[in-house]
Amino acid sequence: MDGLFYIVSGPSGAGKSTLIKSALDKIIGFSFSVSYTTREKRPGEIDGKDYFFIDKNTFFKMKEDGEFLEWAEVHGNYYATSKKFIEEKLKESRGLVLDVDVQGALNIKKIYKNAIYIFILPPSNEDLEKRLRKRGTESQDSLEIRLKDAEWEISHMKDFDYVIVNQEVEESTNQLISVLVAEQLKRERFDDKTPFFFKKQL
Ligand SMILES: Nc1nc2c(ncn2[C@@H]2O[C@H](COP(=O)(O)OP(=O)(O)O)[C@@H](O)[C@H]2O)c(=O)[nH]1
Ligand SMILES: Nc1ncnc2c1ncn2[C@@H]1O[C@H](COP(=O)(O)OP(=O)(O)O)[C@@H](O)[C@H]1O
Repeated sequence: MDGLFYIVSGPSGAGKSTLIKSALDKIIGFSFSVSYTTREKRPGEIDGKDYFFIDKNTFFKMKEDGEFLEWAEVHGNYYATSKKFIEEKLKESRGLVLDVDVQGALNIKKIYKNAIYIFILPPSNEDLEKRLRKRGTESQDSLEIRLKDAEWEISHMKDFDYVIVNQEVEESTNQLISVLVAEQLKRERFDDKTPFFFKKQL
């Protein structure tokens, strides 16, 4: 049986990468879906682990060749999810977690109706701005684009199955783990792994 597909979305700076990394470090059997992007690599990021960093020509060639499940221009850079990567990973893991912008999540929802959609919400606009500034990865322009995009993104929170308000990293990580694991248990309750006596009672 293929693994479950979890789509984690929300505004830039809400804490998606932080919470996904921290949750996946603590549980086994889940993998991270590595996207393709044309944006510059940030210090500390690893090609093939955080993203596959490619140039625009390669991106558009792959797009023309139909290699992407979805793609989007987000805050001025291009991002895409590879069909092949997703299909292979879903076969080999219990769960695959994708970090995607809100338009991407809504597009994926049209295709993967059984995926689990999780929205990461910052506690307030002020916190969002503070976190983006503190991360120190954005110019003033790119920070303003992200804050402006956040309004539209938050207006789509209702389209998600779960909303995690990222007040405090440890608590939000635990909430994310709870969602990942609870959905897994729900899915696996009639699996061959379920002990026989238990299945009989059900
Ligand atoms: N549509 C789409 N968005 C993606 C994909 N991968 C990452 N993103 C989103 O692109 C946005 C920008 O990501 P990033 O450059 O890492 O910047 P950050 O959001 O400021 O950390 C985020 O909202 C990501 O969720 C993808 O494969 N497809
Ligand atoms: N709960 C939190 N409290 C304070 N800072 C946070 C919290 N979660 C994340 N951060 C910080 O906010 C910044 C944005 O988080 P990040 O995970 O990069 O967001 P996203 O992936 O959604 O763009 C990072 O510098 C991160 O360390």
